Amino acid sequence: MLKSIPFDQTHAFTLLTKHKAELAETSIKDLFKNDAERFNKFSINFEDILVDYSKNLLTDKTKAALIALANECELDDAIERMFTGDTINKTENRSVLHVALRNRSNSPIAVDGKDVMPEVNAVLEKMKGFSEKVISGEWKGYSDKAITDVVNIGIGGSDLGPVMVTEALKPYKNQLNLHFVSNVDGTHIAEVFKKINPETTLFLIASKTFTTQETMANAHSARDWFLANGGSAESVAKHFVAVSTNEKLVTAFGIDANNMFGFWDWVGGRYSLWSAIGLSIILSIGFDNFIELLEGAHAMDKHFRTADFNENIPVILALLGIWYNNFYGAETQAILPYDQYMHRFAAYFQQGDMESNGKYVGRDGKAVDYQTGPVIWGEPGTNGQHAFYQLIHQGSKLIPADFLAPAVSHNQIGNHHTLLLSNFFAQTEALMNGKTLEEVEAEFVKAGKTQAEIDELASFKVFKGNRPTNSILFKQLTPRTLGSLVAMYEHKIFVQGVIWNIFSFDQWGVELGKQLANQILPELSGNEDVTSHDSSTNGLINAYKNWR
Ligand SMILES: O=P(O)(O)OC[C@H]1O[C@@](O)(CO)[C@@H](O)[C@@H]1O
Repeated sequence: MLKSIPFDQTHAFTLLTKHKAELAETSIKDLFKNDAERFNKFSINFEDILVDYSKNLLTDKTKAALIALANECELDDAIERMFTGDTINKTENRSVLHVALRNRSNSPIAVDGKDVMPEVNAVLEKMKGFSEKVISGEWKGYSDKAITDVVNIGIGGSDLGPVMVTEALKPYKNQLNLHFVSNVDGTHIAEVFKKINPETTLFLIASKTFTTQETMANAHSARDWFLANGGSAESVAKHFVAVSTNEKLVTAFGIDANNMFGFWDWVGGRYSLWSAIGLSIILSIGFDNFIELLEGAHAMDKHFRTADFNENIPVILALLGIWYNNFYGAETQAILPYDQYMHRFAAYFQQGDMESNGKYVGRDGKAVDYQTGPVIWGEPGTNGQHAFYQLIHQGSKLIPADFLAPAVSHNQIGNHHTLLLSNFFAQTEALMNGKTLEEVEAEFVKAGKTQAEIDELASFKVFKGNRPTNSILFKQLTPRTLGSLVAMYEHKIFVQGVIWNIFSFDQWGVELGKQLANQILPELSGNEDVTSHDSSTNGLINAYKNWR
């Protein structure tokens, strides 16, 4: 039975609470002053990735107590249960096996006593054959022309992963133009229609359930557009394929089962980019690069499953997140990639993290009385520096932040990359060291300012510092490195869910809004006033009906 001790009643929690008080008068800056080996002690090398967690409010004692917390929550047992196909997604009675999708060792992984690897490999082979035909031009549209544009229609995990990866790996893309439609707002698909030719366009309808309102609305509109612009019912098979677990609804939509790429209930939507949901990724960067992505994730899986917690990257990142979230009151976590290709990386983990751990009910079915999942946010550097770094540096909130950067850019233009990296290195140093009043005053004096000016302005230019960050430096953003980075965060999320004693792999919280939307939808037709809701909802609906 999975551990269900509320984590704030563990012995380690008590230790950490006491230890935080001991640390109150210590700054990160002091910790560096007192230990010349701090960087080496609190950083981990993994292949071409360096994870430096030394700029944290952390001592050996903190780390030991955090690891003790993980052990008291039986993390090792939980990890093994995931990797061996236990139904850890209890409320949906499912295994959680995105690790099987990238299990490049091909060692057996059983669900209900059956090794899933043959099916996983069969889908990979099917995607390989299909993608090679499309990319080579062998696959023809109804007017016997090669495909030039691919439109992925999906939302949430059926969109965010493909978007993030195809953007991050743009240097590896081929000649195909990729488009992503997710929002039910007609604008989203209308703007894509303006760019594509029905003769040479392939639509991927990506939906685990094949019931999601937005995706089905967009899929039907795409088919209507196709039929209204030269396509025929007979040629739908040449221009529409499906990625789903639901063959019955796929064929009911009119897509040939041979043109369906399947996956399984033990693949969570927000963990599905490694599955057939990654077909748009394969069409964009080719099958071999997709395999490299899987290989990178698999390497991180092996690290996560076998490395001692003291040197285990996802475990360390997870525990640091808990340290700030539950002991320092930090409510958010910033992900700040200093790489423009990673501009959708934080957005991807908004679903990955917040849909996994944004829960207040524990595994025992009772509300927990501590903080769980953080708000995830972030933008690429250096843009964030001109948008929200004021708050990170001088705001009243603690913002734990992960800074990521490649040592080598795919685009060697002038000195841009050294400019970028100078900012990457400077920001974490500035957040840690800050700037004291004495330092500010010295600058004022050097600039010839009067004492009156110093008295008036100096305090506004003080930086308290002592703001924690992780720095994740990697050699270059390759498919393998990206795979490892994504898996690293997936496992961080898993570890935090175990310690918070919540179920990280269902998403009941997305249902109520959908339910009410379906109730309101019929009320939006006709002109009569709506009175069935509260005065605000009635007022808004009636104003809409009056204006439209
Ligand atoms: O892939 P599908 O079944 O269309 O679901 C899309 C998304 O909708 C959800 O909000 C669940 O309803 C996400 O968990 C999921 O990734």
